[in-house]
Amino acid sequence: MTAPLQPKRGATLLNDPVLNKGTAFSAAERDAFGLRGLLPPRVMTQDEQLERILPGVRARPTPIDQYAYLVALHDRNVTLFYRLVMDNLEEFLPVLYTPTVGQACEEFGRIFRRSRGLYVTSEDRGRVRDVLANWPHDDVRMIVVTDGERILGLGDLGANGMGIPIGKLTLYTACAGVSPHQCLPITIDVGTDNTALRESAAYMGVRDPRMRGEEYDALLDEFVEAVKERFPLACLQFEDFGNHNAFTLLEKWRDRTCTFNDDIQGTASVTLGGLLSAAKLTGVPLRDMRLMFLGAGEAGIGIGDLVVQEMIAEGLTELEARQRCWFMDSRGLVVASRTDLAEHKRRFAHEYDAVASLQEAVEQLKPHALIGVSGQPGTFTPGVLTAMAANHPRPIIMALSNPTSKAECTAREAYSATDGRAVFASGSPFAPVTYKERTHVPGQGNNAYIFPGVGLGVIVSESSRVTDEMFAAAARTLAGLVTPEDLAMGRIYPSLTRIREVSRAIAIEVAKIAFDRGLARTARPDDLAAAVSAAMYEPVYQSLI
Ligand SMILES: O=C([O-])CC(=O)C(=O)O
Ligand SMILES: [Mg+2]
Repeated sequence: MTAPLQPKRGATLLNDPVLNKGTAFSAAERDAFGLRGLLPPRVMTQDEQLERILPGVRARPTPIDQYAYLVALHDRNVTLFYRLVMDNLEEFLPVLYTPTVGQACEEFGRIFRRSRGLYVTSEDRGRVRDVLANWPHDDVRMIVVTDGERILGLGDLGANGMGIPIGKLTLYTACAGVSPHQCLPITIDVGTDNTALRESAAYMGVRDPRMRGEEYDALLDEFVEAVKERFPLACLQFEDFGNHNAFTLLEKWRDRTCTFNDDIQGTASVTLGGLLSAAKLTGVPLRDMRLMFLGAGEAGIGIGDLVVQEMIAEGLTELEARQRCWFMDSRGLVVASRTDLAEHKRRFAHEYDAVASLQEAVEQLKPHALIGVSGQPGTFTPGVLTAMAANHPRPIIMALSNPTSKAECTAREAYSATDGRAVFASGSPFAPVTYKERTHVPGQGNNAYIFPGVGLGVIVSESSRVTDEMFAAAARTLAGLVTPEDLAMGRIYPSLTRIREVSRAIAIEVAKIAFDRGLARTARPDDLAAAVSAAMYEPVYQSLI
């Protein structure tokens, strides 16, 4: 037997959140590593630790207090943190992710204790690779990066946006089993145009207005190149960038490195998955649906593009498919005669008269599905919802803006304005609604069903690219896992309790595509499903001796 490769001892070992087991260090480990006396005497199992801790978390008075408690647990014992979260996903996803993560970003300065992730700033031009060199782990496989300009539907939160990459990567581990040490959250802090935040005492970011234009582009180029060099196998996920930069960066890099934009492509995939399973409820296949989007930004256009691809796969021409997708933005219906349209909207601008209000547009165009990606709460008014219900027996209503406070309507509003006929889903969770003695369970149409599995598939295959074909496959896989029982409750997504199974199934399909298309940088395993399972992290303590 060789001696254990475990150099840390005593208090240093207890202070390492990855190695620390707290009271679960065995008697032998306590002897071997100088822990005797440094811990309460009783050796506890992980289950006993959970039993001790859970009531404490649940007793926190508000979700944001629970968030802070869980962050503190993560800071001292990563394994126990993931055990607790993974065993209670439905309960803690809304705390670590939307909606509470939005509040955590807004209050980042108050909650902050121990720093996590990397900050690259406008001051780092010319030395980004030195910043990346400081990261202590070399085998990074999943990076989530934000510049904080459009955090959920909350707008510009500058460096406080770091809560989002941290939250997303927590889901990579909890939902798909990507190892925590392979995950790296990054914030590119180029200042913020949120002046109130910038001038507040608690703000920890760069106190300048946002850097834009050529300087910004040069910093981002340097950043992506430095990532490729330092972490050659990593997948780079762009998250919560402003519209212009999100589209530009995706176009620039999608064919040159392993990257995707979650707000464009992940949201597209989860929405397509929802529409495919909604088709089973309404009896109208996707190719026959007319879709109305409120909001023509990253999410809206991303969904439109993926839906068009899928409609083509179902037999339509590209022109026919585009004609089925209609967009409203803040200035009205997106039509060809408008001269104010950003590039990404033009491919969906149809020959049609100007229409100013959503309700009028719904009355005239009679969409089967109404998709809210506007960040504007309350915009699915009772009038809009009633108009949807007048045209179709089962109108599809998706209020996808996050967090909950930005949803275009609530679940109850959707069910009550449509006499319980709506097929409703939302980006952030809503509790079941009982309307006229029937309980409806809303589905959560959140990209959390997609990105963890896609990332795992990319990691296992060491894919060099993330492709739209992968997101289409992820959507079909997701829809395929929705059960008749889910549909009977009105839910067009599988239960969140099955998210590991969902992520695993998506990972297998994504990896298959990587191998089939020659994108993989590793040998194809004989049993791909087994390889994916074997790659999934389990939060169990490893014996140190
Ligand atoms: O984070 C979420 O819940 C979904 C998402 O990407 C966004 O809203 O920007
Ligand atoms: Mg996002």
